[in-house]
Amino acid sequence: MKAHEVNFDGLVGLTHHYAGLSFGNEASTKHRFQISNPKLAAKQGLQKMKALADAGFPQAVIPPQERPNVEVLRQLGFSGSDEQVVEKAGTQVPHLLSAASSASSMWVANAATVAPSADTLDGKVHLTVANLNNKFHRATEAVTTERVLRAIFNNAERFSVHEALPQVAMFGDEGAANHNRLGGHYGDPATQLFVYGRDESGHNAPVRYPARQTLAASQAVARLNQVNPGQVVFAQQNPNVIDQGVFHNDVIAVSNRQVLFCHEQAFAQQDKLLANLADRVPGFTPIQVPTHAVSVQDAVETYLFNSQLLSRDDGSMMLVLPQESENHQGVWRYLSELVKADNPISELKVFDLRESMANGGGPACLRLRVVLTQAEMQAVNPAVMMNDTLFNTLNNWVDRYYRDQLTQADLVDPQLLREGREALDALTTILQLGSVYPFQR
Ligand SMILES: N=C(N)NCCC[C@H](NC(=O)CCC(=O)O)C(=O)O
Repeated sequence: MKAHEVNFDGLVGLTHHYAGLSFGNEASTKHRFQISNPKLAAKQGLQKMKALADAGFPQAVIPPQERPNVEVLRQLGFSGSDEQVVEKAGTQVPHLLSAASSASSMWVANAATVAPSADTLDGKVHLTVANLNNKFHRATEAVTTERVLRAIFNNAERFSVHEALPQVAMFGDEGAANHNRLGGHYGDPATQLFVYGRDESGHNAPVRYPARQTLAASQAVARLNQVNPGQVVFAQQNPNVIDQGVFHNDVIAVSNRQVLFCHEQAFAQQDKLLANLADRVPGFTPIQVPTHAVSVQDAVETYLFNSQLLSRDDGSMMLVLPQESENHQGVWRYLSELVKADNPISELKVFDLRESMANGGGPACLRLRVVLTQAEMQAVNPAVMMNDTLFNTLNNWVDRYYRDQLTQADLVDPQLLREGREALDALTTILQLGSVYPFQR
């Protein structure tokens, strides 16, 4: 069956700020307490969506979550009116208000793991929400993520949305950021490669930074998504690169159709994995970047692999990169040679995503890939599909509600809470989502 890849991008929320919440994500640590610009962040994301939609790549949008998350602050013992809860948390334990205010749901590559209908036993598209339990500020996303995905994929005949795995370390799950799909045309059955950082034995785990994804979680997601067991491969990420700041597999590898573009140090037992994939994937084309051309450190700093690899109808591919990759001489030299060499990647497209990048989120983090047949595409809530009208509406919405400067100290302002709710209320009307946010229920 013919199918297309639709990229669903996360829209940056009104409380986007830099709080150093993600130990193991070096950009997050480095930019802690710097001044952010939520308005610019949202516009940078919208620019990417619009440019890719204009270039003919189907594009949709996923809304931000309600922040600050008053419910979770109440769960932690702060009481009173919503404004008082925020004020008490902000003055007594500012880092908890930061965590409850993080706009981290923008990185929707971590929202869920998706299995296209061509790969599933019941012929439906499956989405399992990620529990993100390695980081407190991210673990609180799952409940609303599920509501939002149900409002977007709101047709039970075509789509099956699963709640997140149990919220314990044993089932740490970070969604599509640790998942690749390799095969021929999008509508053909393909091999799903689940990448984990640690297994139950703890053997060969990273020592400096946490491994967020477990093998047990990946196995559970494959089961929930009803992926044909013959099409599943589990592989361990190289623990040494996790210790160098590669906190998700999509910081060191990206796949599209038959191509796997990755660093030569991306996986544990990489040769064995590539041989296995070569047996399974017709025309398998690994492109491994050697350390002498690009070090792991340069890959982490420039997010060269956190790129989107997008297919054109003629089979050629475009690599969508962050500005940081172009600014780095060695990385750009490598990429300039890559597009001239004999492989499907024929064009580089660069975006300024600096506001998201400073928290460790590149082009690939900002999008969730969903392969859909024509009939499935028609079953998606049409109001989230990007086009000129939606782009203009969302830009005006951002202009109206977003601030152009935010620090941790600003989070305690009760006006921010009110602005956020007013804005999200308007957004649910624009995107026809119904009541997905706690303040609407
Ligand atoms: N690679 C992918 N797919 N996603 C990137 C997620 C970045 C996110 N950063 C943060 O959550 C930083 C928030 C802060 O420090 O304020 C994270 O570490 O989970």
